[in-house]
Amino acid sequence: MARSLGRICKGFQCLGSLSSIQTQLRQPSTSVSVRGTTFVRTMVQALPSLFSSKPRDFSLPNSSWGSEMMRLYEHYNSQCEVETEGGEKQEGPWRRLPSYNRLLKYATGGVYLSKIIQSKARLFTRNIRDPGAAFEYVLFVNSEEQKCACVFQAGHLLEGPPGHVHGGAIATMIDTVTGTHATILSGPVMTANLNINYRSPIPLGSTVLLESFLDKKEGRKTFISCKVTSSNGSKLHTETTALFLSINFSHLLLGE
Ligand SMILES: CCCCCCCC/C=C\CCCCCCCC(=O)SCCNC(=O)CCNC(=O)[C@H](O)C(C)(C)COP(=O)(O)OP(=O)(O)OC[C@H]1O[C@@H](n2cnc3c(N)ncnc32)[C@H](O)[C@@H]1OP(=O)(O)O
Repeated sequence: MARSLGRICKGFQCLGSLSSIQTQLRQPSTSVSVRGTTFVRTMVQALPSLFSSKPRDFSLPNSSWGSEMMRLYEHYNSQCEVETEGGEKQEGPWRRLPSYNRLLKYATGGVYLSKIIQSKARLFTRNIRDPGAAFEYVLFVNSEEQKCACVFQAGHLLEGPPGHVHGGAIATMIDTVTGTHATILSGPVMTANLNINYRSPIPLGSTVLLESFLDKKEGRKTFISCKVTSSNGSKLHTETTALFLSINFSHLLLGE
């Protein structure tokens, strides 16, 4: 127990360094777009060094991914690295995020925090072994435009109305995408409000696109909106507004 607590404290120091990076980037001399870009790049580059082990990255293609899932994955992935006219490779506008599992559960500290609260804890969206059975998704972030895109293929275990995706499963994905986006923009947050309008049902097994946008930041509040469309963008499935509040880690440990 004492050792676990020590590890948690160490982990928090690591995560604390993420907030100091963020604070540094909040200096008035840095412009908004440059600040956002640099923070995400620094965060994504810094995260692997925080991992105590190399867990599977669930956001890479697997054999269950259908053609639409692959097509959209390739669409965004090809914009993560672009070629200049001189034939040189350079960073593109989009960045693929490794799976949420790697970001939170296996981040030093995060994994111990999870274990001390509930030893059998598993990340909700990444805990089904059968590939393709439930949530298959990959997230991309565009720091310049302060938006995120998520390609989501809904497996057969997510049924709600016959042949269609459960509204709670859709809400889970919206919370995941907007929550990840808010975390990138503001550091540790919790969802305070999620307001979803369901416009048309999502067929089970289909691939949809979730796009989230920063509406505004006010003190501890980060307001994000999100829409879910069919993979070719022709059909609107849901529209959402969400509010995230920045928290201290003690809020999770002590419920305060
Ligand atoms: C976390 C570790 C991160 C580690 C980093 C590693 C990288 C991670 C990468 C990737 C992340 C992936 C992300 C996944 C996504 C999942 C996220 C979830 O599903 S979270 C679970 C569901 N949410 C809850 O269970 C919250 C329960 N609620 C609470 O705990 C509190 O109510 C909380 C924290 C939300 C607010 O409590 P207060 O005490 O801090 O704040 P008060 O004083 O109540 O409110 C502050 C202001 O906000 C407004 N406010 C509060 N709640 C509101 C609401 N529901 N609607 C509108 N305004 C609200 C208030 O009116 C007040 O506004 P005025 O300052 O007066 O202007």
